Amino acid sequence: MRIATMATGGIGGYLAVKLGLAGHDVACVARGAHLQAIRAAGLRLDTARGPEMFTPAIATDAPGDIGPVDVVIFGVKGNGLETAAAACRPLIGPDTVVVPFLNGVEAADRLQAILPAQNVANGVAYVFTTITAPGVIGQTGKPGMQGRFVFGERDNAPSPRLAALREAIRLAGPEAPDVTDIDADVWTKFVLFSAMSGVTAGARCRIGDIRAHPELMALFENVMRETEAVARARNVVLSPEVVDKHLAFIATAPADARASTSVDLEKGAPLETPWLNGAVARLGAEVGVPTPANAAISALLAPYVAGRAG
Ligand SMILES: NC(=O)C1=CN([C@@H]2O[C@H](COP(=O)(O)OP(=O)(O)OC[C@H]3O[C@@H](n4cnc5c(N)ncnc54)[C@H](OP(=O)(O)O)[C@@H]3O)[C@@H](O)[C@H]2O)C=CC1
Ligand SMILES: CC(C)(CO)C(=O)C(=O)O
Repeated sequence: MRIATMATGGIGGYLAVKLGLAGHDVACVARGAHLQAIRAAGLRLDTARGPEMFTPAIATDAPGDIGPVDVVIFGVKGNGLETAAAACRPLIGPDTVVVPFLNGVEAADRLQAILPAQNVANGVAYVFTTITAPGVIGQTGKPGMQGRFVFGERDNAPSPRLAALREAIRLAGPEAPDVTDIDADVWTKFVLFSAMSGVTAGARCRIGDIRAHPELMALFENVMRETEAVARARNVVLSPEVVDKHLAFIATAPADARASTSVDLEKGAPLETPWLNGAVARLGAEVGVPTPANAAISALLAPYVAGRAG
């Protein structure tokens, strides 16, 4: 399978190494010092079991060097989506599928405003990876822990091209479950992530702090319930127990866990909040669902969205 990663950070870099080592033809789009390091020494994935090395045949900041591929693994931060999508055009042939793994629920719509609808799928990722040094992706988690990648066509139609990607990912090691309703899957993570992102960044804290402070736990649950209400008002079919399942997960999650938004805030990197708590407030307003907790978090983080340590 011919695959391009647009781009090759936490998500793209992880899947590039896994799929490249499984024998697929993976080309990597990257830029700056990260690109130079990949060209010089390949891409390294650091896991709790040790490093995995993959050297792509093509690593470039010009997707035209790659040309049309079967699959584009689309993983950039929310603020880079439009530029990266436009840059993707040379990767797209008639049957190419672009699979976004951004947090939030708007990536596929935003992609479809730039790329042909027939080329855009939808997806959601469960993994904890980041660029730890130029050319290096670090994965946090227990030894042997694999990422989980959930994706489907936007209309949930059976899809040979996504079945092939699913099989490729499974054989490479990560999980890629069958999907019947991709919107439900994307929103299910969003219910949890709106709270995890908003509260760990907004309160500059970890999951252990949230568990230790009933008022933070109440805020966490409120944020989830608002996001759930917005999803239901938009006709997304969520499990009736979605919030309870997420609360059960939070009850046993590692005390030092936090969302990438909190890490970005600490580093002074741009925040994805406009597409997270900001999106809950915006999408809620469209359907008349009040979202005061999400709106307040979005306002509190607004000074940091463009990138300012806090
Ligand atoms: N990593 C994770 O564990 C998870 C991430 N997600 C979500 O996935 C999305 C991607 O996250 P992640 O992979 O961690 O992000 P990263 O910041 O690690 O990777 C994105 C990479 O894309 C590069 N980039 C952006 N635009 C371009 C461009 N036009 N041309 C070339 N390179 C470009 C960035 O370069 P530069 O640094 O120069 O901007 C960066 O290296 C986010 O929405 C995130 O919330 C979801 C689940 C888990
Ligand atoms: C919570 C986590 C690690 C789950 O994959 C995530 O999506 C993020 O922090 O960006």
